[in-house]
Amino acid sequence: MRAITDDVTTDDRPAALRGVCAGYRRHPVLHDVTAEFPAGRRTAVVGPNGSGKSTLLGVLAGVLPVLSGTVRRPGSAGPALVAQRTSVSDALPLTVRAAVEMGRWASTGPWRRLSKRDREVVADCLERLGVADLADRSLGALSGGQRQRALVAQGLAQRAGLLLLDEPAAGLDVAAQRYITAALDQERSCGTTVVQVTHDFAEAREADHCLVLRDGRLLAAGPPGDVLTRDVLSTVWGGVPAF
Ligand SMILES: Nc1ncnc2c1ncn2[C@@H]1O[C@H](COP(=O)(O)OP(=O)(O)OP(=O)(O)O)[C@@H](O)[C@H]1O
Repeated sequence: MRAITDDVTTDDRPAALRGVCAGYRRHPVLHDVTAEFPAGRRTAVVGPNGSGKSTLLGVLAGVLPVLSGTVRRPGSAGPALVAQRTSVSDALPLTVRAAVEMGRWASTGPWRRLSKRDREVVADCLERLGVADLADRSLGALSGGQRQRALVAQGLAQRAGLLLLDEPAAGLDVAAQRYITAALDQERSCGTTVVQVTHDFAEAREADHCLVLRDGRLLAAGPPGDVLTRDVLSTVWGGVPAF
């Protein structure tokens, strides 16, 4: 897949999509999506399976080209994208430390020798996600939850102004979820714009801003308390139990 260059603007305004249509070969997924991602805040993207959440994240990350519309990203550095752990092969011959060090490539360039500062950033990210003691283990040999924490550590190591995460806490135990929530809160308090896809309404309610997707269209956007109403939940998910 090619990175988008021609239809992207980067400046200091919040990340945004304007009239974006995007998808895969002969399979349009996002239809005329216009949305903003408030700077220095956490945005939750929710919606049923197949509604286009990961596609939206891919467009924002620049790994998926738009068919029409524009993407605006803040700053000149690229965003950090933390994919779902299932998208990483078990056979990848990488230690946890090497995987997190790759996060520094965004600023050093690939295969460059890491500076002392880079190594400090890597050590800090391993520590914050509670995977420092796993640093010399192979990424493919970790449990799903351990691997997910390592991938989030890799995302943090990029020190990007825009951090995108696809279901970072899905299927994790409470301790692993807390590591991730604490790390994301810390990022937000440092001014990072965080965008996370989630199926967890409680997690979405903790965000500052929420987007609801249905069938590739933006159905609602705003503060989670205003957006995740009973009406929206029953329209989108066909009536979910009270929570
Ligand atoms: N690589 C791909 N090639 C072709 N179609 C794809 C590809 N990835 C996703 N799709 C299709 O795009 C649509 C939206 O998928 P997407 O993964 O964005 O949804 P999602 O909301 O993230 O779903 P989920 O909650 O199940 O993760 C689906 O119909 C899916 O089958």
